[in-house]
Amino acid sequence: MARIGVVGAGYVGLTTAACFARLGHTVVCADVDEAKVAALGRAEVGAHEPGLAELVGEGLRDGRLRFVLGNAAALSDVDFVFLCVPTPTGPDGAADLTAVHAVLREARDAVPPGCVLVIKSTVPAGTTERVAELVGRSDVQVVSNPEFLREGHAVDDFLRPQRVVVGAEAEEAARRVVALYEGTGAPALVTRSASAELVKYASNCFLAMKLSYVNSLAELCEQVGADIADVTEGMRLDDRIGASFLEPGPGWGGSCFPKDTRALLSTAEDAHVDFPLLRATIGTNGHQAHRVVAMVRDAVGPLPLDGARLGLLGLTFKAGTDDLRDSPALAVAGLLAEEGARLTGYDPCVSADCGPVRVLESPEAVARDADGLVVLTEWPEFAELDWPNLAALMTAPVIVDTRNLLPADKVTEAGFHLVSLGRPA
Ligand SMILES: NC(=O)c1ccc[n+]([C@@H]2O[C@H](COP(=O)([O-])OP(=O)(O)OC[C@H]3O[C@@H](n4cnc5c(N)ncnc54)[C@H](O)[C@@H]3O)[C@@H](O)[C@H]2O)c1
Ligand SMILES: O=c1ccn([C@@H]2O[C@H](COP(=O)(O)OP(=O)(O)O[C@H]3O[C@H](CO)[C@@H](O)[C@H](O)[C@H]3O)[C@@H](O)[C@H]2O)c(=O)[nH]1
Repeated sequence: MARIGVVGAGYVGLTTAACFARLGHTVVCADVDEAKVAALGRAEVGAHEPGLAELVGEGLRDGRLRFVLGNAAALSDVDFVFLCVPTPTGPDGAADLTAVHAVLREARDAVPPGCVLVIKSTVPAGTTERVAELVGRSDVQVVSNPEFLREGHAVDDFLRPQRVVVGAEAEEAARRVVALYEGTGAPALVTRSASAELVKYASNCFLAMKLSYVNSLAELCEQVGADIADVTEGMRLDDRIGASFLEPGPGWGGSCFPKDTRALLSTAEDAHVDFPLLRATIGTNGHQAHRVVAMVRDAVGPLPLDGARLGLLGLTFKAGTDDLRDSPALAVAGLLAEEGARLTGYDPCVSADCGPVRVLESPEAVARDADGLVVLTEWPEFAELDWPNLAALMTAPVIVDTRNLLPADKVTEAGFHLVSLGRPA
């Protein structure tokens, strides 16, 4: 079993640390956020991730996992260091590698001979090879090992991944990293580091492209009398297309797709490769929030949006997470507020007000005296609401379902005017 340092205790770093401890390794997880490190030492996990708090508690009790403030302890007396720090969008759209570079500068003088530095943060093709030169130690290898976990499924995705991808110029170092995942049973792919880095962007951008395609199809369905649910069901039956990532919505969001699509486009531009498909993928997504606002405007009309009281159901970027980063729900809220709408919202994982949205404690509180409701996140509980009761609380029972989640028959029976995406009027 190996000694592993993990730098960054966010969604990826904390999952990596807790899961490697579960797989039997000894892990030191470092972060610069003092409050976070203190809470993790008490097994208090801020993020809403099924199973993660339990694994952290187990690792702490067994002595295989500890949390430290500052990176020094994660960089000494370890065989591997996993870099799991943020790579946000920089001012020009490219990934901002400031945190990665900062950790590598610390690591350069601190890690023991034979240590493997593993870049798990999402970084542009070519980064690993370039930073290996920056580290400049012949006794230390730098390897790319992108992470594919989904928020809300982080533990499961880490312990049972569909693939482990490791990219390195030195194959022996790559094989050592692959061996760390032995307990997962996942197939491993070893490539050059630039290829591994690109697998990550290629996968996220492909999924985003699929979603933009479906969102445009939904818009087309509304114009030609087709139903997007039937169209995607027909598509799903074709193995070559695949069954997932075909649900239309208010646009794709979260901490990864928006920044990774922009970063890949920036990489392509730097490499003088025209990538119109990716530009269109991003552009189509930018259009979705405006499209939702137009649907809301039509649904509540003749009442103007200026002054309308609207209740938003769902604020996170998808169900199953408390993450609000780049949430399409908040993009829609921002545009509605610009038009003068007064917004309340309910989300099972959000309790603090978000920008223009006053967050209330229940769907009923949001429906009370509302001129319309908008479903923005596909929390399953929204499909089970007491529709007659909600209708009675509102000034007019109008609902726009941007996730096509609601049982149309029950909702309309309760007297609602229901508008869904991609459904004939
Ligand atoms: N969130 C996901 O679902 C996901 C999935 C796959 C890959 N990724 C990639 O993984 C990376 C991390 O993403 P995340 O969502 O876990 O980020 P996050 O914001 O949840 O966590 C990052 C953590 O790193 C810490 N940190 C920042 N600078 C540091 C430094 N210099 N030293 C030590 N700690 C530092 C922060 O305090 C924070 O706790 C990104 O490149 C992201 O694209 C994320
Ligand atoms: O049929 C679908 C599926 C997803 N979405 C939306 O697409 C976005 C992204 O969803 P998802 O991929 O589940 O979220 P993430 O947790 O951000 O995971 C993605 O981004 C991670 C960070 O890079 C990767 O590791 C994962 O493999 C990749 O799925 C969200 O806004 C979803 O609501 C839809 O609108 N319709």
